[in-house]
Amino acid sequence: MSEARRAIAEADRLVVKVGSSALTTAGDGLDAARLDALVDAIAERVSRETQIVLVSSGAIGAGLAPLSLGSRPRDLATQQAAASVGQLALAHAYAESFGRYSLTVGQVLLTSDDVVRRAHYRNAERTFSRLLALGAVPVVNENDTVATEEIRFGDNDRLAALVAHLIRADGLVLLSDVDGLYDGDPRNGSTRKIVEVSDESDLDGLAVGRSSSGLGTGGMVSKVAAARTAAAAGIPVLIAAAAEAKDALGHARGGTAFHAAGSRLSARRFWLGYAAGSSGRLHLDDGAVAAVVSRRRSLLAAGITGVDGDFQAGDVVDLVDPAQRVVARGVVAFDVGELPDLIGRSSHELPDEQRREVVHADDLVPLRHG
Ligand SMILES: Nc1ncnc2c1ncn2[C@@H]1O[C@H](COP(=O)(O)OP(=O)(O)O)[C@@H](O)[C@H]1O
Ligand SMILES: N[C@@H](CCC(=O)OP(=O)(O)O)C(=O)O
Repeated sequence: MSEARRAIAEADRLVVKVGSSALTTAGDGLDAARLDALVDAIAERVSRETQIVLVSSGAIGAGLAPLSLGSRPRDLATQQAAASVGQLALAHAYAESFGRYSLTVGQVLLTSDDVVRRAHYRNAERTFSRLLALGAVPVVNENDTVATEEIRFGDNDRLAALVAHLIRADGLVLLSDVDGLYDGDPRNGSTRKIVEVSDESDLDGLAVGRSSSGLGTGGMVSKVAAARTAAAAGIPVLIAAAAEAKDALGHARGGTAFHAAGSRLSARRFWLGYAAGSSGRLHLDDGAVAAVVSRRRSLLAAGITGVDGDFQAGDVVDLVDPAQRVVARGVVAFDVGELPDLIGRSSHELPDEQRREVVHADDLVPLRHG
């Protein structure tokens, strides 16, 4: 058994995410039997003293049938109406189902602001800790009814990865209608399942696509992105079929395991690299990329070739290489309006008051390419 699987099998704290396609069908809405089977697997794990936070999609899917909507609506207002009806059904179904085991659920509906803004992030962390300490199972979803297009997470895979770090989980399990990551979309004939992803090179050349059910949002693309985020932050991930939740949660069997890369990032560095919204971009030359990414140095004005966005000193910005890839993120020390006069110039050419790093090494998180 790989180290990642062992960590998940023995975890004290897990985030389990289940997708719409595993819980709902377009015609009939919520599938109570499948929800019960998932809860059975979670309850079994809780009985082994594992604390579990469940991130559940399915509000929109569960709201379709009661509103006589045939398929997943495309416009945001109807999606929100469906989510409003469906979330209630979903929460009720979980309360009933966990009630069979005398387990209490608590509903946590998050907007992106709750994790993107650092003060809110800490607040959410306190809520989860208290719920878990009281023995409840937090059931999380995006607060779809109030989220607008601009501020939506859009997919719960990313939300689950952020929550996993937020609560300092030992592992993340993403349950879907497919039993893992394949080297191509399994709908397109012969494809091979990837059993272990121990580093980024295991993902080279894979064709990862969108949802097949018409109910899911991000498809395998968002699951792989979320798995990479969690793994980069030191959290192992298992992508598996909801139908095999018992094996996945009980023994970390089946599916695709993503190994944790390195040690766990601090809350601040994780927030900076993966959770915070970006207010702009700094374009770096090759020398600056090497200094910042490989040598972990501060970013100086001399290595910046261009700037875009609308940011102020203290905001988070993306650092971009000449091929337009985001190679790092960091807190910028100047307002956007100050930078055009400084960039490309070395420190000794600058007036004293501007002779400081544009992004200090302590405020900078290098990212892996993908
Ligand atoms: N390389 C791949 N490996 C596995 N599944 C893939 C791949 N590419 C696309 N998919 C599709 O992604 C779907 C899962 O995504 P989605 O429907 O969004 O699930 P969920 O609702 O659980 O989030 C699968 O049903 C599958 O058809
Ligand atoms: N918040 C939405 C789910 C969004 C989402 O990510 O869906 P999925 O791809 O099925 O995990 C809902 O509850 O319908």
